[in-house]
Amino acid sequence: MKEIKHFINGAFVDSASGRTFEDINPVNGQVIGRVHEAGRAEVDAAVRAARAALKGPWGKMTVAERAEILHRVADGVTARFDEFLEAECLDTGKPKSLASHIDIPRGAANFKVFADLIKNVPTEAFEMATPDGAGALNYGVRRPKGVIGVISPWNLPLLLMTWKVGPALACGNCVVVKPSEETPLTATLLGEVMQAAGVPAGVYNVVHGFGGDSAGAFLTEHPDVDAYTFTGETGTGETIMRAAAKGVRQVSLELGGKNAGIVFADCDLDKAIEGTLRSAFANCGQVCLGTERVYVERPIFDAFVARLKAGAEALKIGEPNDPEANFGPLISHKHREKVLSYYQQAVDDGATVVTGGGVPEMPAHLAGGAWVQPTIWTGLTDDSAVVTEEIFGPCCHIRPFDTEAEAIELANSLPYGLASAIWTENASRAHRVAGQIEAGIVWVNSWFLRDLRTAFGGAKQSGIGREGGVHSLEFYTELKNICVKL
Ligand SMILES: NC(=O)c1ccc[n+]([C@@H]2O[C@H](COP(=O)([O-])OP(=O)(O)OC[C@H]3O[C@@H](n4cnc5c(N)ncnc54)[C@H](O)[C@@H]3O)[C@@H](O)[C@H]2O)c1
Ligand SMILES: O=C/C=C/C=C(\O)C(=O)O
Repeated sequence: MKEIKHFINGAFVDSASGRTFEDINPVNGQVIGRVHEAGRAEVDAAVRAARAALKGPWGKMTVAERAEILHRVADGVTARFDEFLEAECLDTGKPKSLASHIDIPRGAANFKVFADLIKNVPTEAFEMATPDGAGALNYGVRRPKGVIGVISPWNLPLLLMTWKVGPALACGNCVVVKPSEETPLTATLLGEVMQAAGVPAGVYNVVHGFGGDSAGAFLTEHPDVDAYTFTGETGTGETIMRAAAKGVRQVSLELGGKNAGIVFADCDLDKAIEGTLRSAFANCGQVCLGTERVYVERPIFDAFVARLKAGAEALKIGEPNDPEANFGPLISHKHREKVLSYYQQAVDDGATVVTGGGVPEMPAHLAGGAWVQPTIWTGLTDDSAVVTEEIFGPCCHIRPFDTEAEAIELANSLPYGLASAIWTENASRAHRVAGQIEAGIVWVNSWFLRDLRTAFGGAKQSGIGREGGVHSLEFYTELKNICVKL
């Protein structure tokens, strides 16, 4: 049985309390390992180690030296690709075919992209006139923000954690990471890679545990953390923001969504079906950017529903090692209860269940897993909780629309504003509609197509701030203006 420890000040350590919790494999419900649960003592040790590393070797390194080390971290992830893949799939149950294309390569890319970026950012300068005619010169310098608390979710564990740790370290900060209690493995493995790459002790720390009244809360309440970057549910974001208010600490929040897909009759239907299938069902629907509301222009509504149904029914449910499988389990039985409660709610609200709606029959060795069927509904009213609340499962509701204005209004009707996907071959319409969608990210004729230099984040209740490219620098550095009177 694996024992999963904290990584503090360059060493793997137990919890002083001896408290542990189980890491469960969602494929079969079996225990993968025992995870040490951090108390305030371990969180405090991690924060102190981070502060010391900031004042010590990491803070004194040149940008070029830091960037070189981060490249070695990326290479270290790639060199141990199979171990990261195994660990990520054990924790999440997701198909290896998916994690080997998305999670693990992005885990490496998140270090490379920001290591390169940091070497190439210009600083701003303003010359100004002064009454004595001599003038003055203003210029900006960026300094690390300090010790960053990183709190990450379970759906894309390595990808989402490194998406924050990569730029934070590139900018010269030190981090204390609190990965999701559901997925402790890859953050821990990354500690070994950091060490081998020459990242000084204390720069990257990992504390394990839960959210409220556990490692998550202890980290957000710790007075010596300078800023928090969080990805997770909107409600948790509110709690973290409240904790960060004490001491006026900055937050970057990437939160939930209830994303709309808008499919116009002039779309390329093959592409729209393929993209909507991915956006609704990839990672068993557990992607913050996923589409749970699909609005389809009436002339193609029936054809679209029939083809999406066929696509959903052709998904191959299976365990990570099954090379044919492209659909895994949900993260846990607890999450399955939540998803199934919405499946029941849909029926209670009078939905037509186009496909799915329950739990699939699985072979005996997988019967203990958190499996659920990909599900499509039609016929719900716009105020059904199934249509307004984030389910975070493999499901979507499809509703017809008649005009462009109606589609935009429907897409914008909720308090969330993370992402949207528009399907049309009419270029003017694509730009016109995309410009009016209230979301941080709009894809046209694609979904989850990511250029890491672009701004990433949510509008409305889907988040605060943007990360990605130079936008990450805004959060992970303090911009100081120096004014020199000539
Ligand atoms: N916008 C984005 O980029 C993005 C990306 C991925 C996931 N998400 C969202 O994440 C959610 C799914 O992830 P989840 O269920 O792990 O989210 P969650 O909010 O339950 O947990 C996320 C992390 O926060 C910690 N946490 C929980 N309560 C806490 C507290 N009181 N104080 C400090 N930390 C606390 C958890 O332990 C975990 O590490 C969905 O809502 C999804 O939309 C958003
Ligand atoms: O589940 C949410 C996916 C988020 C993706 C990213 O943060 C990214 O691609 O950088």
